[in-house]
Amino acid sequence: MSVSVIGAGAFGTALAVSLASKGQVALWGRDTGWARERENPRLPGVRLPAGLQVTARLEKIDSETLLLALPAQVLGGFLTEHADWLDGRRLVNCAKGIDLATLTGPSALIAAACPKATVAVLTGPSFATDIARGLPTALTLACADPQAAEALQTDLTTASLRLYRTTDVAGAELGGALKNIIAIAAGAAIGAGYGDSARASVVTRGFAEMQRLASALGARPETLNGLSGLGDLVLTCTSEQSRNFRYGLALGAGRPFAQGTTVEGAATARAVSSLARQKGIEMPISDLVAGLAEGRIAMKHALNLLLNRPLKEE
Ligand SMILES: NC(=O)C1=CN([C@@H]2O[C@H](COP(=O)(O)OP(=O)(O)OC[C@H]3O[C@@H](n4cnc5c(N)ncnc54)[C@H](O)[C@@H]3O)[C@@H](O)[C@H]2O)C=CC1
Ligand SMILES: O=C(CO)COP(=O)(O)O
Repeated sequence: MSVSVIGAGAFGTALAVSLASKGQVALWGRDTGWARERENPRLPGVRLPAGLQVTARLEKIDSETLLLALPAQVLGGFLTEHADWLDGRRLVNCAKGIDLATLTGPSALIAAACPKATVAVLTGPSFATDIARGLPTALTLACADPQAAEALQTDLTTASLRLYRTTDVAGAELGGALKNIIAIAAGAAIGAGYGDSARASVVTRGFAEMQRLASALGARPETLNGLSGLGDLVLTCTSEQSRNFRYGLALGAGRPFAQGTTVEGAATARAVSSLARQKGIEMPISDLVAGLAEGRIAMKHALNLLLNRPLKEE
């Protein structure tokens, strides 16, 4: 098998289902008891195709290309444990977040742990269920090495999954990580009953924050305007399929939210708040989301914190 997927959550499983339309694919997960039923409970209603083998044994996987589809905050631990086994391969990060422990993105974590690996990023607007059902989806494949980018683009494109490529790894990865924070804020605005106009302001000013931080971290501006930035921001701030948006809805409405759900934007907001302070960049929406997620700020004070800031040029 030339491609395998590491991480059998909703996204890893969906990518494996899509790739299995082109050939044999292995999917590694730490809990794979569900695979006997050929259906992942995180992707209800999606039958696993025959060409997809699920395994809990990493040593059974020998692919040159691995898609790493683990949540951003657990990736560091996984890399530490398995760096020797991973190193030297083509490693494609599929997580959307910033590591709280190091304040770096997943691709930098991978490069540090696996210096001989070719590191890439697969990101963009895509709900796992849409990909698994074969609905048309466009993503960004980023790799600093243009030849490797082209090879991965070809290998990972399927009949319903169209990949665009870029060499701007930082830009592509930051777009996917930062939009989750803004999706929480957009959800909170709707959950609190502030209305669609307020949401549009949050999305637009949130996009300005994303661009400010991404530029300071070396991203190209045009990358943020593409699928991995604006594209994913639009999707995640407008759909209740998004867990980040739903978490924001619950925060805004003062409702509890299901424990154990992967909500990357909460930890990423905390990481971004620290990063922005280090860089001297204003990121009021991200700071607010960090405060809400940590319980430092109550929702009833959130609006005043944004509206009472000094007036400024757009
Ligand atoms: N679900 C979606 O629609 C999309 C998800 N993503 C990204 O993919 C990443 C993964 O998200 P999902 O698959 O949706 O999450 P998920 O919550 O469905 O699955 C997470 C998986 O990680 C596994 N896991 C947790 N800790 C682990 C550890 N220490 N070692 C090994 N495995 C561990 C869990 O067993 C579970 O299978 C996130 O960064 C997310 O932003 C990206 C695009 C779409
Ligand atoms: O990244 C995603 C869509 O592109 C999935 O969003 P959530 O993690 O908010 O569900």
